[in-house]
Amino acid sequence: MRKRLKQQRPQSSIAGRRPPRTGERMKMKHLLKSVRMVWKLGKAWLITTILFSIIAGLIPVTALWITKELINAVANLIMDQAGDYRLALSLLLLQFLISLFSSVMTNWQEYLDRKIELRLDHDLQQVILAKTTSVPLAYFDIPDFYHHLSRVQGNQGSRFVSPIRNLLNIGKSGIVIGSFLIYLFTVHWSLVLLSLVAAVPIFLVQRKFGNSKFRLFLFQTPLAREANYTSHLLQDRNAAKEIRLFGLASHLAKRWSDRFWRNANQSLKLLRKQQLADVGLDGLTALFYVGSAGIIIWLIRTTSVKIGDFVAIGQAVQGTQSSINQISMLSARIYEESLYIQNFFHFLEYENQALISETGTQPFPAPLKTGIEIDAVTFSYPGQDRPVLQNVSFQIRPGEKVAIVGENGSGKTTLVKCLMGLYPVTSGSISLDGLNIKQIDKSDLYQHITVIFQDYMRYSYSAHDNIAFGDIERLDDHPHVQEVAATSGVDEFVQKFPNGYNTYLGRFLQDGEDLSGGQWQKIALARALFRDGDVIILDEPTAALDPHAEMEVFRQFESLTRDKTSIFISHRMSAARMADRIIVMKDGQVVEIGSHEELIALNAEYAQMYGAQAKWYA
Ligand SMILES: Nc1ncnc2c1ncn2[C@@H]1O[C@H](COP(=O)(O)OP(=O)(O)OP(=O)(O)O)[C@@H](O)[C@H]1O
Repeated sequence: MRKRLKQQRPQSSIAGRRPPRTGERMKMKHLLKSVRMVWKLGKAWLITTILFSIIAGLIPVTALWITKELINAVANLIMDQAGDYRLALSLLLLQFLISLFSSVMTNWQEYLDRKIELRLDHDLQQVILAKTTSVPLAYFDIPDFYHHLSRVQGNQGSRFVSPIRNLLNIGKSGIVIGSFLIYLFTVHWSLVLLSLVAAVPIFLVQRKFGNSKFRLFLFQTPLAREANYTSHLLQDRNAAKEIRLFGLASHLAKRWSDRFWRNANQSLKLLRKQQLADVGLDGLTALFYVGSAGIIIWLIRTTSVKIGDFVAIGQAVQGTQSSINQISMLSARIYEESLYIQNFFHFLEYENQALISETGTQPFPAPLKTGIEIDAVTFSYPGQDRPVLQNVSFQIRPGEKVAIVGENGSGKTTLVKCLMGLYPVTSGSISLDGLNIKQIDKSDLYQHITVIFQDYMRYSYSAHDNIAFGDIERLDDHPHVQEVAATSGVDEFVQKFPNGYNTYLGRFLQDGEDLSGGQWQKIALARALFRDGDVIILDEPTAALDPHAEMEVFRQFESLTRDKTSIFISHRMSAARMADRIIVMKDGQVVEIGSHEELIALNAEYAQMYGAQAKWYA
């Protein structure tokens, strides 16, 4: 198994210590994919943004021309009191209108940006959720999968919109530069050359740091996840009790702080380097500006330049330089953003061949005629050599009640997971009426086999929802909810709540009702019964119940599942003896099978466990 997993590694190596060199072509491909997604969602946004960018690109040169004319007109007025006041006032009005128009355009654009970002946030999150809920369960045993998942959390909308906005901003800056350069060229060609040369080092430095930041982000993910997990523990309601009782708070806080600072220090180190480079670049830009100013002064000495023209030339040089800086910065940012977008698509494409279970197309053979056959099943968890199940074989007849017993870690729950097709078996086979479960359509399989695991979910929703989630197709079937609630002992306590079945359980979402462990277990039982499957599997269904409730549940369970095949895992031998047959597991193997009487007569593993428990009651 290990060998196979090692071979798979390149597919998911992005989470490794040394991230792969990401090809330019791949980045481009993913960037184009993101543009197509945005285009599909927001054609109007894209067209408006392109239009606004063109207009915004022409505004600076227009404003420059107005400023130049205005200064010249005012200078005329100063020198000649009888000058044209109306021209100066009209130019002033034009200047006012332009700044008002720019403000309207900027704010409108911001609103449109936010709108498309929210739509993308919603739709991309949907895509992420679809992926996380459809991957094989085994992926949740691989930390690498969580690393991928955590990297695509949050702000997807702005990450997708940003490169397009930045691309259009580059176009806008291009128009600004083009118009300024034409103006500067009419003054002197050297101003054009100087403005262009200044941009090269900025572009290279920005690009270098964009890449470094992304690589650091990949490298930091595992530590960041540990820090988040630890801080979540410190704020979690369920963890609060143990953390206080075991005095874990300061240790966990230290652990969180350590992970936090290890990552933070790496980020600061990179930031220091970047700031240093930025200072160098600022010096270089200032130097280029001084050079340009020198040329302007020289021009004033040799040609006749008006005061308005002087100001306009200065502004055009500065404007060109800052627009070129802007373009370098924006293209570096697009490069950085394309790496993040690539992350998103890597997550969607994430696959681990070793863990992909075949999904069948056959319907569940209901009702079962010959039963369930588990034949020489061996299984190891992903990435582990040790088999948890070894050569397990037995059959269950239709309608039979089977109990699986065995010490902790003997593989009982794992066997159920394999039986449900949640994990593909390493070797051997599991079949229903002779049909391998690999060939059965997963959703049909889940429709007919109901399982309540030991670590069943406690949904912080209403009591009704907690039961009806057993069969989402019948979510609104309240009479059926009440029916199973009555038989599983839930009705008894839910009726006492002020809002009855609409009462929220737990206090996470609303000021609901807290339930005891046993009450939660009854809710889980009701959920299993609500589904009305052909096979019911209960993993320790009565562990949290008091003896009276336990007997009650088993009596009801027996009558409710009379025509069904049922398997229950239990550590209570008193419960196990009610089964038609008992399967005893030890170290991942089946060591005994038989009825209670047969196994007692065998006087081996089961008899010992039974005797040990009976001794306590004697
Ligand atoms: N997701 C997992 N990844 C790796 N190993 C696992 C995983 N789940 C369980 N195991 C291991 O498999 C073995 C069997 O576990 P399993 O939960 O099947 O035992 P069990 O008989 O149901 O135990 P218990 O009676 O305590 O519930 C244990 O050694 C456990 O550590």
